[in-house]
Amino acid sequence: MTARNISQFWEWGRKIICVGRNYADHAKELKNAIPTEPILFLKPPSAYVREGSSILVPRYSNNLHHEVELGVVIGKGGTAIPESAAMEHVAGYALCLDMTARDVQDVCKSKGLPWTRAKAFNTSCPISEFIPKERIPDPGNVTLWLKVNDQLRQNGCTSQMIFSIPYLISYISEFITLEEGDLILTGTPKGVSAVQEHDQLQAGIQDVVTMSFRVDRQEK
Ligand SMILES: O=C([O-])CC(=O)C(=O)O
Ligand SMILES: [Mg+2]
Repeated sequence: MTARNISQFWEWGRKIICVGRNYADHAKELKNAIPTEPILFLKPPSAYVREGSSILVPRYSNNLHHEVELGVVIGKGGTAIPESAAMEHVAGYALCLDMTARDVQDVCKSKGLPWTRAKAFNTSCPISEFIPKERIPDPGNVTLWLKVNDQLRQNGCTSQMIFSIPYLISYISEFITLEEGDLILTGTPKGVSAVQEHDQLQAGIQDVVTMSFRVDRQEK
């Protein structure tokens, strides 16, 4: 077996665990209640898309939204990880987009159904390069931004998260064993909006990383 490198974690087929409504200003803009416990959902590893490939609007959606998020890459697995030890399990970070078919999610929400078709489709998880832990010494205080065709749409700070990264690692690992190469998407700040075919998205974590993606429509 060839040695695996965490800097290519997206090739490992590991879990993508997403946190919803972790910023009060985003919960409010979609008229959702502020959660008192983390809201979680999953994306499959087939959702990953890397720079150079396009984000595809699913055939069944006419309202695809961007959500810029800080991703936490697990470096050491564990079950029931105490909050005090949580950061020892982090290998690094990635800038991520939680692409969301908002029209499909709205229908799911109104029927009380899971969000899988709205959140887990192919290319629903664009990611940056791997960012080693040392390059973000305080992940609880970094700025995330996103532009659509050079217009700033999202600009938030991870200090606004309702549930901190250590708390999330501890909470999730209580009932889902975390493995090396898993990714946790920590939720999006306000400013989510629709993207169209041919749009150019650019996103960044302050001066640490930037990434660009083009939007295309899934072919008929
Ligand atoms: O779809 C939503 O609004 C929930 C979510 O993923 C987030 O808050 O990041
Ligand atoms: Mg999200």
